[in-house]
Amino acid sequence: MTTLNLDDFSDLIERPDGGVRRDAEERRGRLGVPPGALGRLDELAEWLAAAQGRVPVKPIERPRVVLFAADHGIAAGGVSARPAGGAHELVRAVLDGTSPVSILAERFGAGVRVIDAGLDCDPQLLPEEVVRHRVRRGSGRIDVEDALTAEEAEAALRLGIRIADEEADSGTDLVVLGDLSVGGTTVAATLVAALCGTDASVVTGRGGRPIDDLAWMRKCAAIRDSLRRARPVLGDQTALLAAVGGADVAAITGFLLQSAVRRTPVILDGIVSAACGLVAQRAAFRAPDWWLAGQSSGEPGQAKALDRMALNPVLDHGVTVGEGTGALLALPLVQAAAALAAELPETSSGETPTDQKTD
Ligand SMILES: O=C(O)c1ccc[n+]([C@@H]2O[C@H](COP(=O)([O-])O)[C@@H](O)[C@H]2O)c1
Ligand SMILES: Cc1cc2nc[nH]c2cc1C
Repeated sequence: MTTLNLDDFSDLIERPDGGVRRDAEERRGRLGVPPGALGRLDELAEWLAAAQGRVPVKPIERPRVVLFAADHGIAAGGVSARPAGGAHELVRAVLDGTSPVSILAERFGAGVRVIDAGLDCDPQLLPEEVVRHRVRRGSGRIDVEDALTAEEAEAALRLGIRIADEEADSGTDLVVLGDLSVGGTTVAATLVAALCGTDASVVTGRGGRPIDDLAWMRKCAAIRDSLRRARPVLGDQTALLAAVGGADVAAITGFLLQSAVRRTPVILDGIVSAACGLVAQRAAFRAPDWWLAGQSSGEPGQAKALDRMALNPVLDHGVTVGEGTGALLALPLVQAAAALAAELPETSSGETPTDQKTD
């Protein structure tokens, strides 16, 4: 198999259709509802129309929650409030329908797909369709060793690419992206700091289950040490993902790049998907045009990454549970925006109803 060069994505990813966006804006001007009266819903609808290449925009019919799961070796360094190697329990709760994302996805009519990229558990504990994608069991402690070998990083990128193709081929018209892990926020913060050139303290947050001050200091030190290991490989995204990433983040990066190739719009969740977005943006600067930031989670590294990609979160609700929940919260708003843009009638003359003569 030939080696994967992420820079090739730069030519493969096109811009969403600017002409279509202008047509969508013009159509919006002909609707009876006054300009501005739908607030940011207009932006959402016009972004979606451009991604679809269609005016009027097509209502979202087949949204899908796609979650990548892994355990991170760095969790052994006491940087998470969850036990190292415990991410399979989060996956179990999603599959059992008892986690926030499952409850909301059911309510919103979105399917949920979980992909084990690198959990650290006996594969027998989870269904075959989840574990069959696993690239390796767990990952290295990124403060002292590589997370993955170069071959594993490439395999994880290819996994994400394959899943993006499967979703596009099966007619998914919007992806709600998320991650399930223990230790993932330390890895994501390291990637954000490395790519934004900031210090560990700027990106170190409290993670999933909030950590105490002592654990925060350990996390900050782990990110500082990992950053030293990241710097020499900053110019090579695959090497960077191998050094300080993990199978889930590499798969998400591949997924984001290939979804952009396939013109599938994606709603990003928290710091992990934002960090992967930054890596993908390095390879293909146009890729973020295909994404929407669902929610500001309050993790400092997420804000930094979104700012770099010029993405403005739809919601700001401080939801830090991950597993795609913040992204999923934005789905009804995107659906509302699309439904209004598609179904509100145009006025015949382009006048607003208040301008129309009544006699
Ligand atoms: O969305 C966020 O920004 C966010 C902030 C804190 C934690 N999380 C979730 O929490 C998990 C990892 O937390 P941690 O503290 O073990 O690094 C992983 O499943 C993340 O999706 C997510
Ligand atoms: C307005 C807008 C601009 C964007 N640029 C990238 N993603 C985007 C999403 C929206 C909604």
